[in-house]
Amino acid sequence: MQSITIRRPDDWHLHLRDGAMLEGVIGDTSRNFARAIIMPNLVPPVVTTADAKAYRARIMEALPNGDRFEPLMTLYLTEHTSADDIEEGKKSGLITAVKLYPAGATTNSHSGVRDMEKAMPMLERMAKIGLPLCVHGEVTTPEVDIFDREAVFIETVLDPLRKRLPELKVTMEHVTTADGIDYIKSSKANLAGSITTHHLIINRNAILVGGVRPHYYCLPVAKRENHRLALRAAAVSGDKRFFLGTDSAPHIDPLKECACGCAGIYSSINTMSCLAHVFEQEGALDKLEAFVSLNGPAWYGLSPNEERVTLVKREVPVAFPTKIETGAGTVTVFDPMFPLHWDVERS
Ligand SMILES: NC(=O)N[C@@H](CC(=O)O)C(=O)O
Ligand SMILES: [Zn+2]
Ligand SMILES: [Zn+2]
Repeated sequence: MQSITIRRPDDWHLHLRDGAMLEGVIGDTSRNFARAIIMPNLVPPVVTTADAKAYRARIMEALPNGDRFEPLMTLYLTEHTSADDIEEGKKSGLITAVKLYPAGATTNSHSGVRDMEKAMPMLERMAKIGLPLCVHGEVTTPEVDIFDREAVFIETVLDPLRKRLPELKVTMEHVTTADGIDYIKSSKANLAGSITTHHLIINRNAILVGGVRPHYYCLPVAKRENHRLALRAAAVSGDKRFFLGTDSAPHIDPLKECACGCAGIYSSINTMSCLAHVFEQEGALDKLEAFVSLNGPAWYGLSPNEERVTLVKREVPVAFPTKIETGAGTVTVFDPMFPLHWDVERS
């Protein structure tokens, strides 16, 4: 039987939500990952260090008994965020990164930044104290086509920002285009990118061919096949600037299956099986550990996990549920559209 043992992975971009949803999904992450960067786009968002502290406590409370998991907290950047509070958060060890949502770009982003100029004092402080900025890299300009919003963001927002503040460490989250990959590769320092599991597997056909499939809709939206191939090449390359951020983003089915469905794909439960499949397809199983367990901690200045996990390839496909039941409602699980033979061995 084929198997591979790697350091325990981390997830560098995760939505856990709150309350009953948090309780319903956290076990899928804590079973598979040692740490995760927790997105702050709650309603209301996690804006202050005090908010993050309270949210962290709720996460720890919801953790299944016996699971060891470390939530790495982020702050949601607003135009009114206090630079002193950001610095306090970093000094206390609570805050791992600050998250920039251009206002209106994605789920719960209306309190985000409209005018980058207003965020400059906070960004300057972050550059000074070495705190990374995580970005949802899409413009929200109505004239810009949704498939071009990442490329236009790089050109009109990210590159000017990095030229103005080269010392700021920036994580381009959920990169979905060849443009994003090329931009990261062209940088000499202080830029890295996370890639989701689903963007390595689907292109935009999954959403639109043969009928609208809301469970493949997320933001940034999946692009053309050439972009998916560029993401795959980057993920399996071993290049230290690329690492996993699942962007697992649960929404209950009624909020996905309706006239104006929410963006987000839930993949925490089967991500590792999907990724082993992708890396095997690419003949790069030996690079899986770099992508899921080494490059992320190196970028965030943390040690890789000491614990190991073994993935085994089973004869019979592993049965994952198509939906999970949470106290908040039913959530559909990401369907990679191929059988999953790789399984995480449970000790
Ligand atoms: N990725 C998504 O499609 N949705 C995320 C927000 C985000 O990461 O942009 C969510 O919070 O639901
Ligand atoms: Zn996002
Ligand atoms: Zn996200």
